[in-house]
Amino acid sequence: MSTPHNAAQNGEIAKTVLMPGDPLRAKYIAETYLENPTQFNTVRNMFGYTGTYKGKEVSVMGSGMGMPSIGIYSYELYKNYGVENIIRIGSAGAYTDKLNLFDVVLADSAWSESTYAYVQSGVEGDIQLPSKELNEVIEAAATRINKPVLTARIHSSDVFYHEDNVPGVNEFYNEHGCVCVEMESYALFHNAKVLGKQAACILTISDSLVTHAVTTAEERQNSFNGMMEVALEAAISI
Ligand SMILES: O=P(O)(O)O[C@H]1O[C@H](CO)[C@@H](O)[C@H]1O
Ligand SMILES: O=c1cc[nH]c(=O)[nH]1
Repeated sequence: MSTPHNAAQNGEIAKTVLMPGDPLRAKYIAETYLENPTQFNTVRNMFGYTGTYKGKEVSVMGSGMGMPSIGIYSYELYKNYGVENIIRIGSAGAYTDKLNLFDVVLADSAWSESTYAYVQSGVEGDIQLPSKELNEVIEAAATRINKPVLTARIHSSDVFYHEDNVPGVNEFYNEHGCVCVEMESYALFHNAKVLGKQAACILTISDSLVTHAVTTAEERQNSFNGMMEVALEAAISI
């Protein structure tokens, strides 16, 4: 029972899936943290793996970049594969100098100018919410393994490269209360809600739109270990 985008067969994907945007981050997590990982998807190089972490089954799969992409993969995971929980683990650009590179943010809401929810199911509004229950599990996991997370509102943007004549950091931070920007959570939270499932998002600050500090592409793929460990610890406690 594969889909046009996922070659997995029934039963090959765990109830909880960690979803980085980058499929190579999924590969890194599978190879670094999972016991006995098996690969269930290579279609479009959107790698997906299932293994165990501390003895409990968990999957990890790339989502691609942007809401159309995570919209497809998360919808299929929930609807076709019986997945119950998706924890996005992404990179984000800081909108405040209070956030430093490698700080970890847990989204308590995603603000967006995106039309994703409206086009998908006629839902209006610029905010989508994660699962409260999943967020509590994640916060408890972070405390247990002593990895601090900041719980805050994030911006889910449809655009990575902006011209100067459109709203920027100041408007998103001061008017909408978003501490950082990424590109998928608004759609993920919406899909979870319409399908009666759970979603959350943990982000590592990869760059700052205020100080212009940046991490390298390699660091974004391979070194966001704090966030990965919090997500794995949460996945096995759900
Ligand atoms: O690192 P990932 O999870 O891909 O997340 C962020 O990085 C990408 C942009 O560089 C977008 O997908 C954004 O949401
Ligand atoms: O969407 C994103 C992700 C990381 N950094 C950004 O500036 N934007």
